[in-house]
Amino acid sequence: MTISVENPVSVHEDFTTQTKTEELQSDSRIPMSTIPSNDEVFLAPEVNAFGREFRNYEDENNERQKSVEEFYKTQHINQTLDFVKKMRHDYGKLDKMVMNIWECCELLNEVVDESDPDLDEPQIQHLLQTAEAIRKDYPDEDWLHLTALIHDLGKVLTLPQFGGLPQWAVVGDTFPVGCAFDESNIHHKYFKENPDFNNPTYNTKTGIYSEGCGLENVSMSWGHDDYMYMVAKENGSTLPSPGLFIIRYHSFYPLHKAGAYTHLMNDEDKENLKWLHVFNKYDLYSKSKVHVDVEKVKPYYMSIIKKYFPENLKW
Ligand SMILES: O[C@H]1[C@H](O)[C@@H](O)[C@H](O)[C@@H](O)[C@H]1O
Ligand SMILES: [Fe+2]
Ligand SMILES: [Fe+2]
Repeated sequence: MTISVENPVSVHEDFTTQTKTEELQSDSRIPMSTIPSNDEVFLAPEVNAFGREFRNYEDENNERQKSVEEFYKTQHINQTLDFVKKMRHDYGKLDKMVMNIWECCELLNEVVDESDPDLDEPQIQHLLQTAEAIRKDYPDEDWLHLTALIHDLGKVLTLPQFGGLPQWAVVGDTFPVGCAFDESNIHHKYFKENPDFNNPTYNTKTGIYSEGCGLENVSMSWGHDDYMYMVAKENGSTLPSPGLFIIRYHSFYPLHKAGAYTHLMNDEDKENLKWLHVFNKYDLYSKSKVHVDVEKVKPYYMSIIKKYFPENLKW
């Protein structure tokens, strides 16, 4: 299958200030009659569901601020290269469960993400909100709708059936291990207590890697991204490369938001990153208290799951 990835970002340069409608309106070549009305496009809100700025990790007035910071402290101390290797090895066996994608979506009803200052809704709502938002603006890219639907399914790792991992080993932003922790990581100060921080093999800019080696060869902190990537890949999903890349790196904010660690990317990563930039707008700004009617949208998602995944998957 061929997907056009030619500069998907060029029409979406500044996600926070420009909506798709405004972009279209400013393009004089498009007749007004073909411009969709506002409910057909996704309008990114300026504030989150609590009336606050998105991704503000320093907001003293946010009652979730303290617990989110505590979360990052534990995450930064414990995510070492050794830990990541062990997790990839253990979970790479995919011997926890056999189930289909939709069953996994339903399991997420039980999961609330402690690292997220912008959302305290069950994760199944976040999946559907993201997918429905991206579907409005990219109606023909069904692979992108499905990518959105499944991107956070790896959060099932917190459930007892999956070993009940602590939240710090499942959620939150991700970062490479085995090289220096970039300053752009939120609450960077807590890395000082990570055993890898003072290891001279691991604490240089490239560490154990080399320039342009490709993210594929970089060990990322362990969590829901890498796990879901493994599940999709090992079960033979036919999702295109940008879809798998989005699943694997959507929490890598130091790269896709701050532009850090780009020296580790290869050419394919650079192409795929364009789609991750597109995706991030919907992942972040669709978080809302307004619930999607699960039963109403289920038939559509079932049809695209069938297109890109086998009926049953090993988890
Ligand atoms: O708190 C959030 C949440 O855990 C998301 O699922 C993850 O993708 C983000 O990177 C993180 O900031
Ligand atoms: Fe995520
Ligand atoms: Fe998400």
